[in-house]
Amino acid sequence: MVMTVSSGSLGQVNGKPERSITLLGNDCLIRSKVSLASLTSFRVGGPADWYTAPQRLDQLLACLEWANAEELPITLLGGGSNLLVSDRGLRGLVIGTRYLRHTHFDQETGQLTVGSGASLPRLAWKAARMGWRGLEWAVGIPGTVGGAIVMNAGAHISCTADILVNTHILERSGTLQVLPPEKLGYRYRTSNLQGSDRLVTQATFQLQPGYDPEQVMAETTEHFQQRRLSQPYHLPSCGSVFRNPGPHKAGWLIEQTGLKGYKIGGAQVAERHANFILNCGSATASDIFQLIHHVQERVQHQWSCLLEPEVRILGEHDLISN
Ligand SMILES: Cc1cc2nc3c(=O)[nH]c(=O)nc-3n(C[C@H](O)[C@H](O)[C@H](O)COP(=O)(O)OP(=O)(O)OC[C@H]3O[C@@H](n4cnc5c(N)ncnc54)[C@H](O)[C@@H]3O)c2cc1C
Ligand SMILES: NC(=O)C1=CN([C@@H]2O[C@H](COP(=O)(O)OP(=O)(O)OC[C@H]3O[C@@H](n4cnc5c(N)ncnc54)[C@H](OP(=O)(O)O)[C@@H]3O)[C@@H](O)[C@H]2O)C=CC1
Ligand SMILES: C=C(O[C@H]1[C@H](O)[C@@H](CO)O[C@H](OP(=O)(O)OP(=O)(O)OC[C@H]2O[C@@H](n3ccc(=O)[nH]c3=O)[C@H](O)[C@@H]2O)[C@@H]1NC(C)=O)C(=O)O
Repeated sequence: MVMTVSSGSLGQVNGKPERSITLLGNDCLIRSKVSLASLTSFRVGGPADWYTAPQRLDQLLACLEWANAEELPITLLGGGSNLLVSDRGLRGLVIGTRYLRHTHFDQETGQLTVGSGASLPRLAWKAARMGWRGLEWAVGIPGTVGGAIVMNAGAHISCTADILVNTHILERSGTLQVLPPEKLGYRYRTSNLQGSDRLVTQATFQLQPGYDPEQVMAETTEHFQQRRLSQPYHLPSCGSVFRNPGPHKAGWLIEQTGLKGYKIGGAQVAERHANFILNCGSATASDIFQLIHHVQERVQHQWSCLLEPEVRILGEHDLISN
């Protein structure tokens, strides 16, 4: 049984008092009305009713127990680099996983074991500097290891599932399971963890140590430079908005539909890459949501092809008809 204390008002958000709860014995702070815009790469979205970012497993378990006792829905947030959060925010408890960090490179086995909050691009650079192969493709993919496992993040014909040995999954009930990739329903940019309450706490990857660090750094840097040339990194985005449908690429279809540069409010289809939507500074989540639908409609009309969003769309969004 977790004991809770309310520490009272922390200030005002949208005219409503912000509150915090500390789970005694675990030193875990749960805050109310926390803005999610600064926690996502699109830089849009309203507040979470409740937000916490535990650093340890016992704190995580205590948060889950609290959410269960309060019968709250939970949302899992890694680096927030593939999320479109509603302007109205999210109900229930948002659990940020980015402080669940630990890293161990095992020289004997070539295995890398990391907490789910570790930064994927940071690990990729570190592995390259050590002369370990296996993560050269992951530079330039923002976000955490947990997000990459759920999304099956990838680039340059490699993906997370290719190197995953196993992952630790925590159920809402508190049950912890160690699962191999075969149990995660991996396909192109998806897994059966998407949209579930199952939380990735840790992962082990198989890499190949013992290569010339200069060589691995050179290949890693080349991947990074290629991305910088073809993708816009200068403004907030979520990376590719749509999965590639095949046989055509989403970016090609959107460009051929004449939508490059098309704008709704502060959201714009990028000139450099048509499968990126940019927040030009003043976009709301609603602007981005309307633009996603506009692109889908126009591409469907011209090519009879429904583009499926890769970005995870969270919370309530209304379609404004024009
Ligand atoms: C500039 C840019 C470039 C990008 N390039 C690429 C690319 O080349 N290839 C690519 O695949 N993606 C790319 N992306 C998208 C994004 O970086 C990846 O999908 C990334 O792996 C998401 O990780 P995250 O930690 O930010 O996850 P989030 O966006 O926080 O979450 C994504 C999903 O995972 C869930 N989740 C997150 N952490 C956990 C956890 N610990 N346990 C359970 N569920 C969890 C969330 O609930 C959500 O459903 C790009 C994004 C940007 C902004
Ligand atoms: N447009 C958008 O919406 C967003 C774009 N991005 C972009 O996505 C990419 C990933 O972002 P982020 O997650 O911040 O990670 P970064 O790739 O920017 O950096 C992560 C860490 O990797 C190490 N590193 C980076 N470059 C090198 C290098 N050339 N040589 C050696 N080590 C290096 C550094 O670690 P250390 O400090 O330990 O040396 C760095 O702190 C970046 O290009 C970023 O600009 C990120 C978020 C949002
Ligand atoms: C950025 C992401 O992943 C990226 C990943 O970084 C890169 C590099 O490996 O390959 C995928 O992009 P992509 O398929 O658009 O790759 P690109 O090489 O940029 O483009 C593919 C083709 O589309 C054409 N293209 C692209 C953009 C554009 O505006 N117009 C256009 O015609 C290109 O000329 C090329 O012939 C991933 N996207 C998807 C949806 O699979 C992400 O998932 O968020």
